[in-house]
Amino acid sequence: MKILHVDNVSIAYDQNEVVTQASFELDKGEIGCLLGPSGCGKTTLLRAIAGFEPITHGSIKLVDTTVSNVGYTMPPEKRNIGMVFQDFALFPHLTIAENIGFGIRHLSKKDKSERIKQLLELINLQDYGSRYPHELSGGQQQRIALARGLAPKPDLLLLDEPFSSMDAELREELAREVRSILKHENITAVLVTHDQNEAFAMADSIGVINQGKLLQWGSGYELYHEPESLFVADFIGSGVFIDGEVMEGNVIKTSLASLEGISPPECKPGCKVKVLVRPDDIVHDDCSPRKAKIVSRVFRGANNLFTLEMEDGTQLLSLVHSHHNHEVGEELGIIMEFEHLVVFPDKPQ
Ligand SMILES: Nc1ncnc2c1ncn2[C@@H]1O[C@H](COP(=O)(O)OP(=O)(O)OP(=O)(O)O)[C@@H](O)[C@H]1O
Repeated sequence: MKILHVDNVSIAYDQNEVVTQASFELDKGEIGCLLGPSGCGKTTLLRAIAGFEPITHGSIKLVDTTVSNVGYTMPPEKRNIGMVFQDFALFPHLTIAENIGFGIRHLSKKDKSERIKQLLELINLQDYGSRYPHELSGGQQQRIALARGLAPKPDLLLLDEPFSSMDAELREELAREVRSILKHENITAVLVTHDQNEAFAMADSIGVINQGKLLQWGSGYELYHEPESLFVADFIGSGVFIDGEVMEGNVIKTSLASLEGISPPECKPGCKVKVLVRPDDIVHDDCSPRKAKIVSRVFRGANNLFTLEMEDGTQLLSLVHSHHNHEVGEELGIIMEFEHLVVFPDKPQ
């Protein structure tokens, strides 16, 4: 069952269009994410879904009701939507239990306290109901904000950069935890973030936005392995582009090798193309006759990310298990393992 339909939505501030014809849908219980660089329009789209911004094109439907179209914006309080913000926005003078119960004041005392107890257990803070927000850590406060958003059982939960004030490690841990809480409650949610690790840790589907355009909507795997544009290929994960030329028979000639793969339909033999090379396409193998010089190394715990230089000056990245302790300046044996090629025409998109 579809819960959210965002259909060709455009949004403008004073004639200045900041979101252009964005479309995506979410099923019941699906977690979607709007991911993109600062200023790309993701918060504006989230605010339009919440009902804080009117739209200038298209429509937004929540369950079976059109909540926004051109000339009509159902007010936020009429939409059954919960929100969690980056600054938590907990009420400092209310206890944790009172904060969680704020949106369900209409329930009977018994139902309300049962729901609060259930949510405190769900976020694993069962003993904190009588405390005040300032007595809790940032991560605990954010879990309370989540419980408050979930309390009225909204059709849709919107999360705007909910972990941005936390350090990277806690952010990913909390993202995983919040995902399992949302899945437990079977809540449909939209997360806004500029952090792809957070998006990968939490979302089922991710939409990459740049300059107001939703360029691609798909799973983390699809965005990483099957990017449809240079921007998405560059923005998601790391990698380099190498120059290539399309040959007959699905072959692309590059300075590294002649590679087999499908080129975009508009790229006929003779066309210049860019081929994406991910760090996991370049595999370390001491026995390989192909060598590359290590020009830099970033230690990443389980792996090292090496920047390698080939004889002709082409630079590549390679992710190598960190027990292979090679130093900058050494020659590293490599083999190329492309599962499938990602190729773009060599022209600005
Ligand atoms: N109230 C407003 N009035 C006019 N322009 C605005 C307003 N809010 C945002 N903008 C502009 O709209 C564009 C999109 O902003 P938005 O906040 O949606 O981006 P964002 O992707 O969420 O960025 P960030 O990650 O930095 O929050 C930006 O160019 C911004 O300057």
